[in-house]
Amino acid sequence: MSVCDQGALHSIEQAISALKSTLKRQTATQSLALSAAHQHILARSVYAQVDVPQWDNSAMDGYALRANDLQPPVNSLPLAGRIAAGDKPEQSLPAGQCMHILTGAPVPLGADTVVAQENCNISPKQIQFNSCKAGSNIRRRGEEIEQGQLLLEAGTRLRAQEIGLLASQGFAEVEVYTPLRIGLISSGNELCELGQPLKPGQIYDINSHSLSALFTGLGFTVTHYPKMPDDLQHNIDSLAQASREQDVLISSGGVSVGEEDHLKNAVSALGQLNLWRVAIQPGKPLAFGSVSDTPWIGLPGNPAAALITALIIARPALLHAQGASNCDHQTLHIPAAFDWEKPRARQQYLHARLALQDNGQLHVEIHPKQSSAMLSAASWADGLVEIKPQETVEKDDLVGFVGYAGLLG
Ligand SMILES: Nc1nc2c(c(=O)[nH]1)N[C@H]1C(S)=C(S)[C@@H](COP(=O)(O)OP(=O)(O)OC[C@H]3O[C@@H](n4cnc5c(N)ncnc54)[C@H](O)[C@@H]3O)O[C@H]1N2
Ligand code: MOO
Repeated sequence: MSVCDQGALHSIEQAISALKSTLKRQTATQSLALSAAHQHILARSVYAQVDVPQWDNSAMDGYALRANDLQPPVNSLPLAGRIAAGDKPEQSLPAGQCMHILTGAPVPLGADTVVAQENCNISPKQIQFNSCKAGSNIRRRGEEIEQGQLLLEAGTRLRAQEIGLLASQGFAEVEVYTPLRIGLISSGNELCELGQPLKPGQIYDINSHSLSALFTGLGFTVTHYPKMPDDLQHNIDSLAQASREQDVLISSGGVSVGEEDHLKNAVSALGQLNLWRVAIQPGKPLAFGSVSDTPWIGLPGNPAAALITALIIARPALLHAQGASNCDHQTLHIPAAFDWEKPRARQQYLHARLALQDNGQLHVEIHPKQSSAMLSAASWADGLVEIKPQETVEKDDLVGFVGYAGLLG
């Protein structure tokens, strides 16, 4: 039986793995200003240029001293001066004295302790210490990062924290993989562009916009193509043109079994269909293959099915093709606030939300409307509950929960 026969439903894992093989890994790289590199994937590992911190410095506003100088009954020291952040790290602490020091300022040579000013009685020339813990409140040179160490590995996605880490090393530019160009095409005679009045029988095109937001947010370069009417030749012409201009084509709609679902035939005419129909609900009719040499992913038309298959199946494969080393979503195991009594043949993805129980523990609720045609439940949700094929759930059982924050970020 061929992979595209009606009978075969592929597992989600098979679909992701086959889609990874269909998508070519990006090899092109570019040097980007750090300010433009958010969500890009590092093309080369980056090593630390400098120690962080570069010198011992104070973690508190307070007074630097030698702990040994405070031997009972001595509990105060004369004040020798003041050091602020930005001062040169070359001052020395005179014997038997203390210096006022501000957070981030270099610890003067000889000092081994900083006492926070809240623990001091302060007068202009003499500081009395109410407590002192030897060695405290000093951030040591290189304690976070040592020059030469691996800072970030090739394949890392640059989130806000990685951008900050690169900034801590003074990198103004980074080498990243050039974002894959994704061409988005919606299919269906019924679709109407936003801003136009709806004619009888028309609905607004949702998927172009939800998918564009999703893939742009993941760092890809997205281009919208005009909608494809339900006509084989039109589908062939649109796909052929888009395939010459993009690295990956993603369509929505037209992949089911209806006589107006022409996309699979159009793809077969131009290239090949690699896989059709996955054991996922919503989203069973998902298909992919290639148009000439350009990979094509055919998401189902129902808006929640398009979004969920894009997140669960297309996302990991596309991030892998983009060069990312960590592409899998994280599944948490949280007690269910619901029963799922009827086992299903397909793996379920249910719009879900975390909530606090009366005992203060988290549990996960599902929305009462899970239709693949409805997006409001996805907007209500902060993630998806994952239920394996043939599984049932009783209230308080642990169920898989995949947060939108991890999927979209
Ligand atoms: N006889 C069968 N019929 C259907 C099956 C099946 O197995 N046998 N599968 C159903 C499932 S499951 C899904 S999901 C849908 C997917 O069908 P298509 O991918 O062919 O999508 P369309 O038929 O073109 O559209 C489905 C639905 O979604 C609306 N739509 C499409 N594109 C958009 C868009 N860009 N924005 C907003 N809404 C869109 C469209 O109007 C339809 O209502 O097939 C089932 N049928
Ligand atoms: O896959 Mo469909 O999304 O179940 O309606």
